[in-house]
Amino acid sequence: MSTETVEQASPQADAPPRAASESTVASRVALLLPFARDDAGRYALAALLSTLGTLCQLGPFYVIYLAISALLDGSAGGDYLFGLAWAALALVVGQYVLMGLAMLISHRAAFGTLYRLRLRIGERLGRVPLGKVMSKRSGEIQRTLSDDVERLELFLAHAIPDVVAAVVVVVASTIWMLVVDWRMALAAVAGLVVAFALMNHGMRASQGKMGGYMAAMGRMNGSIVEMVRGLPIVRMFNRTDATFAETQDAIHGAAKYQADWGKAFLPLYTAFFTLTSATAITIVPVGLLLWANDAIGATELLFFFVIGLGYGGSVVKLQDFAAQLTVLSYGAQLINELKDAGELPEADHDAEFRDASVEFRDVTFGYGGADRDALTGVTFHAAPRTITALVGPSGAGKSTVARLICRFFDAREGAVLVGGTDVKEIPFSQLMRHVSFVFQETFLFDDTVEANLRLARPDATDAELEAACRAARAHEFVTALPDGYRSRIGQHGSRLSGGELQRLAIARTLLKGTEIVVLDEATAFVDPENEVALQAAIDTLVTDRTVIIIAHRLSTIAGADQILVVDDGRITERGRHEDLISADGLYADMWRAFQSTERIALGEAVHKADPTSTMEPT
Ligand SMILES: Nc1ncnc2c1ncn2[C@@H]1O[C@H](COP(=O)(O)OP(=O)(O)OP(=O)(O)O)[C@@H](O)[C@H]1O
Repeated sequence: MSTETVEQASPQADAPPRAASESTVASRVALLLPFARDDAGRYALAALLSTLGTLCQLGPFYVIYLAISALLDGSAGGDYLFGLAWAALALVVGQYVLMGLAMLISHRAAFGTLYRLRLRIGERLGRVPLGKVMSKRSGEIQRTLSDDVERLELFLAHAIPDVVAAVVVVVASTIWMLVVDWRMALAAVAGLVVAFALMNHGMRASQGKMGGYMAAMGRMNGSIVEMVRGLPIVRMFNRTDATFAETQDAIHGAAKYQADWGKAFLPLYTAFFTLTSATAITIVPVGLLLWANDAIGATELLFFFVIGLGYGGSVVKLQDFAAQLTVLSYGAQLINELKDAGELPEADHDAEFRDASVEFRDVTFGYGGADRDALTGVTFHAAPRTITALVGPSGAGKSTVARLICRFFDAREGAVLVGGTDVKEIPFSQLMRHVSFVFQETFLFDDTVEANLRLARPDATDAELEAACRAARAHEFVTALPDGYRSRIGQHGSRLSGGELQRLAIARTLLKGTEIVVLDEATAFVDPENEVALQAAIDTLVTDRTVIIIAHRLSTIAGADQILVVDDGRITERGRHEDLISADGLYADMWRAFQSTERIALGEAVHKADPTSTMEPT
């Protein structure tokens, strides 16, 4: 495994992409062009057709020029003018056909590119460290796959043909004008030079504001998502005003940023458009002056009036593209990051799997970007068919231990062994045949109950599904659903309670039947009935398996074969319940705290069941 792979595979890759504002127009284009590489022929053809189409667009101006000059010098006959009219019509039709073909070809190529890009990212996501996919930026991954990839269509299908055509037209017209009369040509481009100088100044000024703009937009989006997600809680505690005030503030902040930016940019932008569309400002006076001094003929003057005034439109297209570049290149950076995300190196043949043990040998691990390690020198051995409970304060490193067993990430130092073999030597699919994990946040697809269960074992019979659900105490609530096992469970299981979701996840794990289970016990369930059922499901799950459990319940902890107290990334105490109680350390403190909260919960349950009970919740 190369050092480079390790670094890429680490969550370091989660660092935000370099702000697009730091880059130049050329580097942004360079970032986008490789996306067109695999279909370069078709994009080139589209650009060629679009260029011809744009030249056809300029053609009628030239026809008018020919007609007027013929009228001026008296050589215009009826047939000649009629021929010119047909030529103008042919040019318009030609423009329509060529542009249509260019768009057709560029769109077909673009959709093919986007299709392959999404496949590649999807395939890569299947192999990158799971921890990366499940990190905080999973929303960003989703947005990149949908929005940022989609936005590339703008560049591939529209910008490539349009911009190439605009560049060709601007360059060709300028050369043509230079050949006809260099003084008039300079007059024609003078306004454009000033326009571009202004625009360049504006873009530089706005680049400095880009970071702030992105931050203001990010804050607004985050605040809105947070508000919508937390709406039930906010309403319950009557905190709507306070929460909306924060969201409103974020919206105002973003709006103000946009308004300020607009104000700063508006005069320059308006000047740019005026100058590019009003080349007459320079062409007409300079032309008339030269003509009055007999330095230019009437025909040349006419040529510049027609061609010089007509090509500003192509310049505006270039500017439009430059304006889109920031957003496009920002998305392109995110796409590249995903497309080329490092993979965890995988063994190519099944490893020896001696028993159902799990072992950590002096494991040290740190998340990229964090200033301290999440785990330091962690060593333990979980013998087959025993329960190891991980307990400790929030942020101590318990979930990190669980993640390393499932190989979401690789340890930086030391080794994680499953079945007596280093996980790095076990192909991921083999590891997953032996290890299951159940998280607090159970993920279920918006599909039927049975489809979600069969993820674990597609060939499971209906009877096996039912047996697993009975064992996980899920059968009853599943059969109470309108269509039983064929009921859809809503997005992310929204039609089920948290306890029910975790019981379904346990049923799924039972169905998979692995001998090692990593379980993050759900922390809180208000409903005591759910609590009892879930405990029974967990009891079934942990029987006769090697279980590493992030434990929050007294019964699970007290019944564990081994308790590991994790504090600040290290195992500070270990042993059975009684040993740790007599040691009177952190575990004993935590135990006393557990007991009092458990008593409160029990008191609430008894009180609900029998309001006359004297066992009051405290
Ligand atoms: N994806 C991540 N990127 C960066 N740091 C992380 C990430 N996940 C966890 N951490 C940090 O690593 C440390 C250990 O976190 P971990 O989630 O393992 O703790 P925990 O004991 O499971 O906490 P909790 O009981 O609150 O879930 C914490 O400081 C946490 O902030």
